[in-house]
Amino acid sequence: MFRCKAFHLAKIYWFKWAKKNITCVQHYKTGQKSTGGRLLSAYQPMSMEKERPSMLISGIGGTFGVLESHAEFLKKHFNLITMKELQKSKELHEKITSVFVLECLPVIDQELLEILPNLKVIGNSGVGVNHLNLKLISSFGVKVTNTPHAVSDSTADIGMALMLASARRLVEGCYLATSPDTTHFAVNWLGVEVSRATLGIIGMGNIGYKVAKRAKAFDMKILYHNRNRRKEEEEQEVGAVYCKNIDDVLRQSDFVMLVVNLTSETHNLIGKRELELMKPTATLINICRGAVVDQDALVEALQNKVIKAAALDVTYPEPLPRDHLLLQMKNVIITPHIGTATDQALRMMTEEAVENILAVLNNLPVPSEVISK
Ligand SMILES: O=C(O)[C@H](O)CO
Repeated sequence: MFRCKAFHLAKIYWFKWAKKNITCVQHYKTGQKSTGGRLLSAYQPMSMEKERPSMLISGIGGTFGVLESHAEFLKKHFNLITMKELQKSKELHEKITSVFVLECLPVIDQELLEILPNLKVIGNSGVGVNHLNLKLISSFGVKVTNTPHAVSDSTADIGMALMLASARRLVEGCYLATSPDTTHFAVNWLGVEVSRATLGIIGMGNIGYKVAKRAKAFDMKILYHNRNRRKEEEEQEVGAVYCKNIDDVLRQSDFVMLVVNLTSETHNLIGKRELELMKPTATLINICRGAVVDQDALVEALQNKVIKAAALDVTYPEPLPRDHLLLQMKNVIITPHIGTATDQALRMMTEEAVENILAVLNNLPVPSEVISK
């Protein structure tokens, strides 16, 4: 009770301070200008008189591992240091106060934490943090932040795209249309409609809820399971029915979409038993993490027609070995973890990560801190 009140007072004080000290900010999504918005610093280049804080940056490809345009944005606020530069110069170790981690790269280990004595925050650009050892990181007094808002639209879109593509056999159709053999062209070609079908969403966080909003527009019946039930008005807004027991979602759905965080509780959440509960006409769609599904059990279920199809943006490992059975099945669609692979999402993820990191470095309330349990 006391902690709640204290937090509330701190929030009021912070907003008062922000209103007085920040003249103009731009909302990271709408571009709208306002005074004292939620995301304060993302658009505020640090004053050039001050030395920019040094940030270790780690991603894939390019000089900084992120797109040039995003690196340019980061450079407005930070002095960027690459892993290679860090390895070459011991002097840099003391300077680094933050690390920017691109999506799910497993780059933070004990050795790295030990050589960065002034590290305060690891800003993950992406929502999933299963690649970070939260307990180890917090034992070094370092905070972890993520970007749950920036990723939700693009990932929900991929969920819908996979569901529609699987239902209407888009990938098979594409091969057929481009094949030199035209004799099979659209003969015996039947898909299923998603309209009025039942979609079961497992994991109703930001992304799951955005999926539900989209599915509502397709007149789908929506069931969901989540650790915490959503508010009644939120359920009503998308017409989603809560199932306390995950088995009820599995039994009744035509499409089951997985949108949970990968934790020790959700590892292999969908195994042989769960697949056997699903309808033989059902499709499993996974847009969260590969390890949420027991992949051997999935292969078996698809081979034995226990379920009809699978559409996966994530697998375990990524990419799958080229001879993996999942890659050879006609009733499986696989995309290479592209839930957040849009220019807009990456830009917003970078901005949201910067916002979090600057908040930690300036001792301000952190918009999206990940607390290790
Ligand atoms: O976690 C996320 O945000 C995406 O899956 C990218 O890794």
